[in-house]
Amino acid sequence: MASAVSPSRPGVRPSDGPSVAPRDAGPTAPLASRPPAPRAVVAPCASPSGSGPVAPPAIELRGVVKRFGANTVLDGLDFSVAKGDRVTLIGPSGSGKTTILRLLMTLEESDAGLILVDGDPYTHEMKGRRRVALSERRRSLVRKRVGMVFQQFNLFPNMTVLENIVEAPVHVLGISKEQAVHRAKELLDQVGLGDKADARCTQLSGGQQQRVAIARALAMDPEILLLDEVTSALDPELVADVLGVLREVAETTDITMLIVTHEMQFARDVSNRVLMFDHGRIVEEADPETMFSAPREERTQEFLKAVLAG
Ligand SMILES: Nc1ncnc2c1ncn2[C@@H]1O[C@H](COP(=O)(O)OP(=O)(O)OP(=O)(O)O)[C@@H](O)[C@H]1O
Repeated sequence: MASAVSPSRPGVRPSDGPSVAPRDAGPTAPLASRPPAPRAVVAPCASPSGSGPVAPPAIELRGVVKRFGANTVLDGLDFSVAKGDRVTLIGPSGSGKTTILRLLMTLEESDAGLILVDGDPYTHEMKGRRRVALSERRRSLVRKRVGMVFQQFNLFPNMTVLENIVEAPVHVLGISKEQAVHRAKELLDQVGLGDKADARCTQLSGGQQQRVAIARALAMDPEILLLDEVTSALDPELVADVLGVLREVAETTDITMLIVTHEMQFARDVSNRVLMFDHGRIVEEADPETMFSAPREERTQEFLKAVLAG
């Protein structure tokens, strides 16, 4: 499996064998040690002969700068996520994790640097030494490859569950209504809501609404799925169902996932890489076993201790 991060930031590779109980329980002892999440894909690397072109990462940030007024949140951030990888961003509040997802959702615009998806420019490209914004048409073509699930579901309250799911495939991807409905019903079964197709979203619990939002994102057949604190708005008893659905998606598809979560057990179960952020910088990166059982950096140790104590 290729590293989730650029070659200039080599990290510890995930263990392929069964996970073992950590010798040093460290700050993360409450997290159960489970085998690494099964991987459905072969990392795209060099051709079998070793001489062919190397496939580009699913996501690449090159020197990305993001400021809010005088507050520079990201100051030349570089990292990449290989195809099929599941990468979780952890770190204290305000460290810039959501800003990264919002840039990838095109809800925010970077001030400098480039974002590439599958090697293609995402919002800007370089023309000589000038950074030029892509046309709306070119943006929307690349943008379709990226799906997202938000903390606040963002469903259309006046539509039924089924209508919420088929809307974008029909109007954005242009697939037939019949096909979209068929796929939506499959996805509703998958997220355990096969009997809710005709319900209004407002009649559902928060956990059910979030599962509809997951089905809606999957209906767009994304190559990349961004998950932004998807359980933060849920009552504790509803969290497990939503995480269970996402675990299944991780186990049964090869979708690249970039996850921001405060659910450390979920991060441990689903990710194959974890990046610890502080002040918009990656302070540590590792496979989940290492990150949660034996983090190297003092900043990570402090953060995990505080999170797990809370
Ligand atoms: N729209 C905005 N306007 C002004 N400042 C913003 C805006 N969005 C984010 N920020 C600032 O950017 C910084 C990073 O915020 P961000 O939400 O990315 O952090 P985070 O690591 O995701 O935090 P949390 O875990 O609390 O969600 C913070 O200082 C925040 O106040």
